[in-house]
Amino acid sequence: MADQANQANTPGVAPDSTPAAATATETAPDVHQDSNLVDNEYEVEVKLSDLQNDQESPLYSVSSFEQLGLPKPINDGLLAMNFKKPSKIQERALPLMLSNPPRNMIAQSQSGTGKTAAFVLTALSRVDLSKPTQPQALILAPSRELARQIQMVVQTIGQFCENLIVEAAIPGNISRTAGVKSSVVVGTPGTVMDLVRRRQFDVSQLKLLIIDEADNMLDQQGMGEQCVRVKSMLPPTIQILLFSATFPEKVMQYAERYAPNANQMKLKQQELTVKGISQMYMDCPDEREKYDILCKLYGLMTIGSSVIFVKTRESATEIQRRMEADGHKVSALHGAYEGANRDAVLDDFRSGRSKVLITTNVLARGIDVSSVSMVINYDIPMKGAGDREPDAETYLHRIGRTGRFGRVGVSISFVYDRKSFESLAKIADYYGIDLIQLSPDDWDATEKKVQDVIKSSRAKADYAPNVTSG
Ligand SMILES: Nc1ncnc2c1ncn2[C@@H]1O[C@H](COP(=O)(O)OP(=O)(O)OP(=O)(O)O)[C@@H](O)[C@H]1O
Repeated sequence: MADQANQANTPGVAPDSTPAAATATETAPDVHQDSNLVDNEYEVEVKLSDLQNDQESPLYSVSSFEQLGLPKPINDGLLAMNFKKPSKIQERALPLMLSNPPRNMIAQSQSGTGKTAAFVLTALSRVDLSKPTQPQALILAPSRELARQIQMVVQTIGQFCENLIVEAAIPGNISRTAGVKSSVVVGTPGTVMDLVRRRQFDVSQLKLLIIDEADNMLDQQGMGEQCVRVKSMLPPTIQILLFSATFPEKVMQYAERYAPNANQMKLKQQELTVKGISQMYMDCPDEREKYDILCKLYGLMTIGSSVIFVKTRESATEIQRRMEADGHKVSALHGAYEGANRDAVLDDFRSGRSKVLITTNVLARGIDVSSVSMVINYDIPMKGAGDREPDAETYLHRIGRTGRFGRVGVSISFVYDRKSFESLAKIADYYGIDLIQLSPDDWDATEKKVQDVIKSSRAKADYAPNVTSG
């Protein structure tokens, strides 16, 4: 029902508009690239400093990392990563998180704006490395991939912190006979709970509990119960830090009880979208044609790295099979794969050995691969029984896999019937964004719209008329 998408005046849819020595198999995330100059496929170089001087940008700050008074080895780690200036969340949240007596924190900041470094710097500042094998900071994340990625960030920023040991408490990583012997532990809640119950993980000296993607983690429909149980096993005085790009009101109330008396940094609904991401939608005639349109898109353009989000594991596998049969080189990752396999697929994608990743919501949050210039919502994210309502949070996290730390990127959401179209329109309305329409009947125009963004510099990052943050 392409016509529906063409009807004018629909709100939001404008007609055109392991221990510290990382194991050898682990690939470092994209954290230590030259952060000041960004290369994309077309070698357009743009200075990050322009954005960091723009008060409207979430990357804006008035101070330097030195002014934040971090210990020298940590500052040396930041220098090695070429982090020149803190982003807004880093500059504002760090002094609050590091002050004494320690206070809880609930912190919200747009995708790709450096929340990980903000909480990692806090963890590194608080651990006492004269007791390197005594767990002192616990970081929880919703997926093994995100836990591994955070582990690598701790190791990279902490590379000059003598004796630092960082372990990942994820399925299959810590044997039943070994204990957790590290200063910082990064894990998924189920595995952490098992390790504590089996007395492999001594939590008695933990000073800090950090929950990344906290709205998702505390959601009672998801891992909420596990997170409550983990907290009940920890010292009652522990400092709790909750981070996410999204905190829907319902979960926020819950978060405030989980982390009592917390300092808070919140964003308004219309500040949540990242300006550098041009949000588009593809008006498909019917569901069957979505696949051909996807292949056409890939056949036409050189895109760099991209992620295709689908609803089910089965459709991820099926699209992978068909795209491969049609001569495209793609990878797929979802929860049905066993751990080591998942690690290898993501490592290949990070290193650029594979350029197209088909996945489910398992990778919607947190994954940081700076070369991703396009995200496809092959299926619009939905939630609730019978997929009755659009999932605006997941939409935001999915598209946030591109446009990281001031880079530009494109998201294309596929719609094909009234339900998918109205769901996308509701999401656009919720965030106050105008989506740019793409048509499968005019591939020249489609190609131009996408390429104009991917090739554009940061200066043109407001190609999509997104609402700016205040
Ligand atoms: N101060 C800085 N200067 C330069 N680059 C930075 C800085 N802080 C973070 N980065 C880089 O920005 C990228 C995005 O950071 P990060 O993954 O922490 O985002 P995030 O806010 O956690 O996003 P998400 O909500 O998607 O999880 C990373 O590649 C990180 O290395």
